[in-house]
Amino acid sequence: MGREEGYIEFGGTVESLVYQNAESSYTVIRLAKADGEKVVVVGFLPAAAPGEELQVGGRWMNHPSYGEQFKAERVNRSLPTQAAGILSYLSSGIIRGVGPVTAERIVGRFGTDTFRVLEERPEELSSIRGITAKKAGEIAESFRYQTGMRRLIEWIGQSGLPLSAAPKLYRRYGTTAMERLRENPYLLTDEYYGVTFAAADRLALGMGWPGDAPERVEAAVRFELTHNLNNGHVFLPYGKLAAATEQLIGIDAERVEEAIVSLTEREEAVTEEIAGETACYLPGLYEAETYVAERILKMAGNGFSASRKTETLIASVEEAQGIQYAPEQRRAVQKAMECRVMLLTGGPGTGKTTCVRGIVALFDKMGLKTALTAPTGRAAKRMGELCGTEAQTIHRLLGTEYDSGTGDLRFTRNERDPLDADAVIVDETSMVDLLLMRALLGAMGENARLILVGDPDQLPSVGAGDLFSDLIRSRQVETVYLTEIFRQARESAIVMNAHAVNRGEMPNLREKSGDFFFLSRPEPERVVETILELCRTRLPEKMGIDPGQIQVLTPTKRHETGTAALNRKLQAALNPAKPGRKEKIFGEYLFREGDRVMQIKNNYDIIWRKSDGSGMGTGIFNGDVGRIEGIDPRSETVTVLFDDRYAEYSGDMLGELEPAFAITVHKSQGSEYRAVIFAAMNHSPLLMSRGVLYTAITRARELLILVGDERAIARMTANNRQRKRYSGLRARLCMEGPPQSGSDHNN
Ligand SMILES: Nc1ncnc2c1ncn2[C@@H]1O[C@H](COP(=O)(O)OP(=O)(O)OP(=O)(O)O)[C@@H](O)[C@H]1O
Repeated sequence: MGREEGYIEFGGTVESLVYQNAESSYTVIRLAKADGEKVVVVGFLPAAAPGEELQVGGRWMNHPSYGEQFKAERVNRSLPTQAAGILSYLSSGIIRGVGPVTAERIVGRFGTDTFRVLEERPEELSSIRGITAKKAGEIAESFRYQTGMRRLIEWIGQSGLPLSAAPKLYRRYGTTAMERLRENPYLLTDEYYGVTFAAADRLALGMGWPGDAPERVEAAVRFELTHNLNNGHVFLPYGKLAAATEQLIGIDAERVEEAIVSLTEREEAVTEEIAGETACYLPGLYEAETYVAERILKMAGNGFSASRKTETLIASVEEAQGIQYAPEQRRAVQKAMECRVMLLTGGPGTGKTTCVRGIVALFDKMGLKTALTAPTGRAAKRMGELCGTEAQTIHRLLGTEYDSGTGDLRFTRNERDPLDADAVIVDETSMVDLLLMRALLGAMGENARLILVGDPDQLPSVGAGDLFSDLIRSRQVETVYLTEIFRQARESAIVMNAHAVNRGEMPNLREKSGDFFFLSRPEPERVVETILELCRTRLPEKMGIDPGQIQVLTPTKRHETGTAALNRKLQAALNPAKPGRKEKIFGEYLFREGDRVMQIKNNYDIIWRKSDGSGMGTGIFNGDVGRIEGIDPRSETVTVLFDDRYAEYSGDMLGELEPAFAITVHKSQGSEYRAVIFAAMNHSPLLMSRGVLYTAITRARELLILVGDERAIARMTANNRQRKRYSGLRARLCMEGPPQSGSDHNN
């Protein structure tokens, strides 16, 4: 690792602990340097305690409120060697069961030999007044734990790896962590540790591991498989996986083949002929795909017979709703009574929600307990409001908890403890990925019904698979397509233009009234200028739309009209720097109080509190948008208000937040906004797709403004090509009996 400008090292003794975040181990300490100078050091220092001797390497930073602080990038830690230091270390409370009085007795008896006694001859502790044999054992155990953790951190720091990996390794492997890493440093390539493949590989090669070590090749194969989940693939064809691995670590095909074979033999990968490919899966995804296929087929083949009461029931629900169903809606409601699993699809304004309301009422009359759910918080909230009953996110419905041993997320509702629901209705199903559907089906009782509602023309889920489309295209599940656009909806140009785009026709860009506008700005600088003006003055002043209700969307992160550039400009325009408005720099972003921000990954254990003090809970999810309410420079925490929930981010968690004045269309999936402004400019062909334009348009509730180049809109409308996702679900649903070699072709 290079030692860039400003990097220095020095040593000292920990004088006191100013702050420590229990979860992330982000720590602020006061350090007494050898020359007597006292300095403030910040960094990852799990279980730091007074008396400890540190050798730190890093840089001086100037903190806006606290002045100079030393940010430690590397830390060498050693236990104190002098009796006074040992006493202050033990008195700090770091060892469970040892307070200042006991510490004094122990150090009084064993002096500089104390640590050796704690580690090697803990039974001698019981000769001290107040320490029973049992307590001596506990003290030794706690000491061993602390020492192990410290050694691990030291080793991680010396290896140039991020120190934040240490608590995670310790959580998973305890005192054996270092041993395990020495045996196989490629353990670190597990995504959980946040260590890049390249860093782990560098470490291993530096330790003398040969380039063709099976552990290395296997880790590279696993990395490629995992990495490709992020592109939505459920499996990778053998040829592609082998080629990618060969390229990643510069190794020949034979070694890669051996690695795939041994991973398969050890059941750490699954290889199977499906959808015309030799498909390589990670075991979890293989299990999910086969489970979903099996469960869905079983449900699809196990409906209920039509009842004579159906007509009367539907009529009573129509009366209660005060409408008359269109024929296809009637069919949907009827099929919901007869099928164990059903798909309900349609574009905007085709009456999906109206049907769902009817189905809920009907199930109610039939005495069925129904759970309404959606993949995002926003979608669930909207579903609940429109249906007049409680709806929750799938994650909340299934209950999440961390396995403290493995650090993995678990759902508390599963086969052993299924949901107490006779029917589950999912909205925005196009956003549900394969693993989430696996979890949901696993938590549904044998006899429960499932209704999946959505618009398959929206962009597919972020996670792996093309679940909703695969289910529809398999034709193995009863599907009701709603196509009629209702009168009220027909009055909306947003709805009509969305349907036009979906058919591959240009939206009407000439209309100068209504809820859909096009402002022609062929140059990017003018696009930006216009967007700023719309957000700052035109929409708030002329249409009474608060900037907080406007969402700027763009297909891309980069370029002049991408999220990065737009966010900087929108921040300066809508939430400029002001005395008293605190700021914090993190990576490439400057966060400021009042900023609109988005959570960019699922965080299941971040704690939130209701703003009215009525309760608390955990979990802020990918795509949730909030506002920075406070920045505390002392603790380096940032408080964000998400709707009515406050969540606090410690310094190291800020990587989970991004500015959100402007967001990509992909990130906007499942959300709706009062007003949407879409920057329509030419970008890379992958982003210029009909799905992106269609999704952007359908995010707007009252007002949509396209700002940009008409040619870009034409290009997007015409481009119906979708990126292929490797998934075997459709093939599995279509075949009978166990998979056979080359049995089916997807697409
Ligand atoms: N059978 C019906 N008769 C009259 N109006 C209807 C009927 N069904 C739906 N509508 C009306 O059509 C409009 C669109 O319906 P709804 O909100 O159910 O559609 P949707 O498919 O859920 O739309 P979106 O996806 O845009 O939310 C609503 O104003 C609704 O009241």
